[in-house]
Amino acid sequence: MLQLENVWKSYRVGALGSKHLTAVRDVSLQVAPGEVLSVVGESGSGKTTIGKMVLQLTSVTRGRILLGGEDVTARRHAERKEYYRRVQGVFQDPFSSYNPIFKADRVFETVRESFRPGTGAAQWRARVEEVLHSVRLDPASVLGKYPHQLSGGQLQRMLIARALLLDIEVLVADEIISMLDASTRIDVLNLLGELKERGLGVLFITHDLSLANYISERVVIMRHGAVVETGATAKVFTDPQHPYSRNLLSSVPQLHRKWSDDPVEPEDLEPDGDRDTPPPPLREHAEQHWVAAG
Ligand SMILES: Nc1ncnc2c1ncn2[C@@H]1O[C@H](COP(=O)(O)OP(=O)(O)OP(=O)(O)O)[C@@H](O)[C@H]1O
Repeated sequence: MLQLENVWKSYRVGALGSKHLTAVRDVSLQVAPGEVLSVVGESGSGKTTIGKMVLQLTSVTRGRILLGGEDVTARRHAERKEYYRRVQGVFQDPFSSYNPIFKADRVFETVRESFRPGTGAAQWRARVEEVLHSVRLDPASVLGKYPHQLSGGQLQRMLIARALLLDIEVLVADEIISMLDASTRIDVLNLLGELKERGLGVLFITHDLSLANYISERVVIMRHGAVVETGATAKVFTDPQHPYSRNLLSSVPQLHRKWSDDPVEPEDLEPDGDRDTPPPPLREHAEQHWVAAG
């Protein structure tokens, strides 16, 4: 189980870091084994920062992150390696994770060098082929190729395979399908569904509500760095209580709806207030459904 407890993040900004920007405000969430938790919200709401803190790519300003009940908030460098055996991330742009001058399967070799140096070449190759099959890739058609010879969907699935080589417990998936075409998207999404059935916990960061609805049992909706609504996806999406959630949901264009007949009219929302004050507490609206008060 991955847990965030009252996590805050402030970035230093301005000349010489003289000011700060509070990107994440008092966020608590959990990702259980075999569960996809979606974190949704507009651009700048703090979703990626949460993923980065979980992956220890940026520090936590206040609060705690726990994995399996153990506080992992500020791992020292030596301890991080052990952490990355258990938690890995995949990001939006698969191309940026590959060096174009190396064959794409070098991403697997770097895992062996860092985490399994004692594994022999033949044994490693067999393991790589096994995880490639598990992400529905034919090893013969991807191994030995350069990144430009592979599609975005293949590259993204190879990165998921790379994470799986370590038998991880938690995958942070940050907008991993937004750069893929529609048919490849559903393929990668279905793959996440299979992985969760096998016990992987997935923190699924997206601004696409339909993807969140498709893949996750629980959802967290963020605005201005704080959680405004959370709970069972079915409840939050069918009965949104916060004006921001309602706006987000009504802004999803439907196939049968035309702008010319029925344009979406968003509700007026409060402007961004003081980000340094604690956000309103979450109140239970119904079973498995919480909404920020005020
Ligand atoms: N390294 C950084 N230094 C300073 N400010 C940052 C840094 N990274 C992010 N921010 C700011 O923190 C806020 C939250 O950013 P974040 O990337 O977490 O949002 P997001 O919800 O993931 O947005 P998007 O959907 O556009 O990726 C934004 O105002 C952003 O400008």
